[in-house]
Amino acid sequence: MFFSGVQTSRGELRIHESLDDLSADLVEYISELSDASVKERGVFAIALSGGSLIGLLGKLCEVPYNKTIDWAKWYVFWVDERVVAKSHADSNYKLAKDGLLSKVPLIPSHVHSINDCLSAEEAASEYDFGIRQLVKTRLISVSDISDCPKFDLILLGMGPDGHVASLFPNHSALGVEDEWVTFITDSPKPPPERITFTLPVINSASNVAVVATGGAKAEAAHLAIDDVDMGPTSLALPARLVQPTTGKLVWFLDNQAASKLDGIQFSA
Ligand SMILES: O=C1O[C@H](COP(=O)(O)O)[C@@H](O)[C@H](O)[C@H]1O
Repeated sequence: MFFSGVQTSRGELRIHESLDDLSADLVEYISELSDASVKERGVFAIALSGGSLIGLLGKLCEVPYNKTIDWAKWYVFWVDERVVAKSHADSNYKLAKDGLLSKVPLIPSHVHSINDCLSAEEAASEYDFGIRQLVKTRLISVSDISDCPKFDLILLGMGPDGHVASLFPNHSALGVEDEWVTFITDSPKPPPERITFTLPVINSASNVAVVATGGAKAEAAHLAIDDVDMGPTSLALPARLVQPTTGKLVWFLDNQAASKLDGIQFSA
């Protein structure tokens, strides 16, 4: 690891030399949070993103994690989903199922995927309602300062444009505060119709990890993490709006994604 546990005003930075190192650190981090949450609350409510992040979770299916993690206590949700069939190559559910969920002993009823038989609007509303029921029973905790769900861990990827979940630069979905799950029909990245957690939900989590790899994300990482004047708002860079209110934010970057961070220099 190049940089471990560096604290910044934008959270903790963990920068790795290789994807293998990053993946090893990420799965250990998830395993530790799972253990702590199961010990404290009896369950672990984790929300997954899609994209390149999922490929970095493969070690969770291997020794020791396939045996040591208390998989029966996991409750799995999606931070965002594309409005396609669950069998479609673009489905975030399919990606996670093929790469992780089908390879570990999760309880099927604990996997809360988004309904793929509904319109984007209907599916967002149904998912929002389902989460509200689980907050009532405290299977998902509740924020201390609002009525928002407090997921034990939200895992985010970040696009080269700085989008997180399906919250894209300058999109009106960034301003949604009265709903937990919203929808968009004009995603700049295909497919156009998507469902996404809103910023209040992301920022109410106990732990948020943003995972970004590759040089194409270096500028976005710089703008999201460094002390940069973004003008009157940060709506142009959704990742900068990830600011857990009381929770902990950790950035997992490889050296390429971190290559434009202020004050960090790598040898060739
Ligand atoms: O479209 C999406 O993109 C982001 C980032 O994906 P990546 O492949 O660039 O890592 C992802 O986090 C999100 O879940 C997904 O729907």
